[in-house]
Amino acid sequence: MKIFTTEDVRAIDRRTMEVDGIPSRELIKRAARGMADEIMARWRPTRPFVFFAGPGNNGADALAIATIMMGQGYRPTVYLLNIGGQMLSLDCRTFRDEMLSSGGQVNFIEIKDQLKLPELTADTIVIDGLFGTGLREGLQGGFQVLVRYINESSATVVSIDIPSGMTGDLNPDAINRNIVHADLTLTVEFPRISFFLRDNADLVGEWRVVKIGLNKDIIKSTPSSFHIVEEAEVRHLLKPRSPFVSKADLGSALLVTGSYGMAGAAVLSARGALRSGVGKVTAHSPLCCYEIMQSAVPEAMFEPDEHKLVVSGINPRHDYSAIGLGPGLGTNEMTFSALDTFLKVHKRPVVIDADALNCLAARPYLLQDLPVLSVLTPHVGEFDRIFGDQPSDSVRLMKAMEVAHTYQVLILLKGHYTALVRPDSKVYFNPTGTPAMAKGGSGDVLTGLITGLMAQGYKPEVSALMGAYIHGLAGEMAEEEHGVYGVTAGDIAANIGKAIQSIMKPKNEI
Ligand SMILES: NC(=O)C1=CN([C@@H]2O[C@H](COP(=O)(O)OP(=O)(O)OC[C@H]3O[C@@H](n4cnc5c(N)ncnc54)[C@H](O)[C@@H]3O)[C@@H](O)[C@H]2O)[C@@H](O)CC1
Ligand SMILES: [K+]
Repeated sequence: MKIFTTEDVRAIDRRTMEVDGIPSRELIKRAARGMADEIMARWRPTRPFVFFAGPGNNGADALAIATIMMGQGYRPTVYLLNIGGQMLSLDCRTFRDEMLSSGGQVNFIEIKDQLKLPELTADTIVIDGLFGTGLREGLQGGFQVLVRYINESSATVVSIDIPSGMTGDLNPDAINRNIVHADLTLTVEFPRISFFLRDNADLVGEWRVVKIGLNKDIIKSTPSSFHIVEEAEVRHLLKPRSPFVSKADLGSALLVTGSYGMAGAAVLSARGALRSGVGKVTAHSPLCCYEIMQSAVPEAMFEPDEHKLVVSGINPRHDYSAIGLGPGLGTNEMTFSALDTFLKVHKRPVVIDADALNCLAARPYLLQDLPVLSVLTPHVGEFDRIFGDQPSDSVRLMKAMEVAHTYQVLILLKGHYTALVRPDSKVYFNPTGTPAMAKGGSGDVLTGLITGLMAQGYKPEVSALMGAYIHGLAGEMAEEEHGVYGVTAGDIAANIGKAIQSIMKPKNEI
């Protein structure tokens, strides 16, 4: 599913009104209906509600919501910003008047004076309809004072469309103190790009999308660089199995992995690969991993390195259909030199994780040698070690878009919403996963899984996208069995097969 920049959302709004002949106030009514339902489903009329409405259509949304709730027995207190001489938008005036004629009362906050602000208690539900997509720059002066007052209160805060002061886009300059910190954000039609960045998690809180029926053809024809991966998309990509298939048709994956004390990474990456559906899995590891691998994952073959404790040379003995490098390799100079030599001669896309990423950080000239369309799977720390410290998630994602293009590689930036960044600068946010997966070894499983998918002939960008989705879903399934504290990386690997099956054959399908 595509998601859009603020500018695009505004354009889709505008074009829907033109093409479908829907007046702006009708769209606001639809938004208000959906949002009022969400709010009333959560809180009873006995709770004190304080609405802050701004001068634009975000304020109009808030006023329309308050009017609907009044009709259902709620008694909201409504404050409208009175910005010296500045006009309210036409819709803001319309919904203010509608509220007044329904018997409501509007209080004013003079933003230029010493602010007189209402008491907000722990019981209060604040509805933040100050600013939405019409915000031009960061909030200042009296607006800042109001926002900080809301943030410092112990009230529960619901933001309309986006937390006031925030943009929906990648925004390197955002100052969080000047943005409302919402517990719940009710956003119109699409989640915004900024919702998928960890930095903004405390600003957005839980988010829900309220549909207002924007024109589907206009949405379809509006290009976007940003997407959320959906299950139907992954289902469509997964190839069905022919009854006549043999293991020779299903590829052969090589994992360069493990060192003394980190044989577990070799085990876990091999398990991830084995559950991917690949025909054969081989581990290239130092001799010290031999017995461990043969007993822990007997299904995988073992290609011993000449060195006992670390990988010292990567000369694959067979023509493997995909190679993944990194889990548990350690940072020994011998291993880095082996990776260095290998990356200079190997020309097919590879998967690069963990210590292979650390090798890129130590020897940045290797970035130029990476096979085109290789998949790099860094978490935030690994990314910054290679590409320099990034001040925020917005800047990091922008940097990932830049380097994916420069080096023509795929970057799978791991986090709560893992982002796949492609060389064409398209970004795919992955929605699956759970905090239960924040464990050592889960990345090793992902590397094995992606390598296994690539070995079966899935393109690198497809393998990375499907791998992240399946891995997250397997983690969710593991959490059902073991709980958020108890999941291990091995549990994630063990659930990969079930996750793939549930994507291919959803329960509600006959
Ligand atoms: N058709 C529509 O117009 C729809 C509008 N919707 C709502 O309307 C919102 C957008 O409405 P608007 O375009 O009126 O914009 P906003 O209501 O977000 O803000 C516009 C107002 O804020 C002022 N402003 C902008 N930046 C400021 C700053 N830094 N400091 C102080 N004042 C500032 C502007 O002068 C203007 O008065 C959406 O976020 C959404 O909530 C939705 O209900 C869907 C349909
Ligand atoms: K808002």
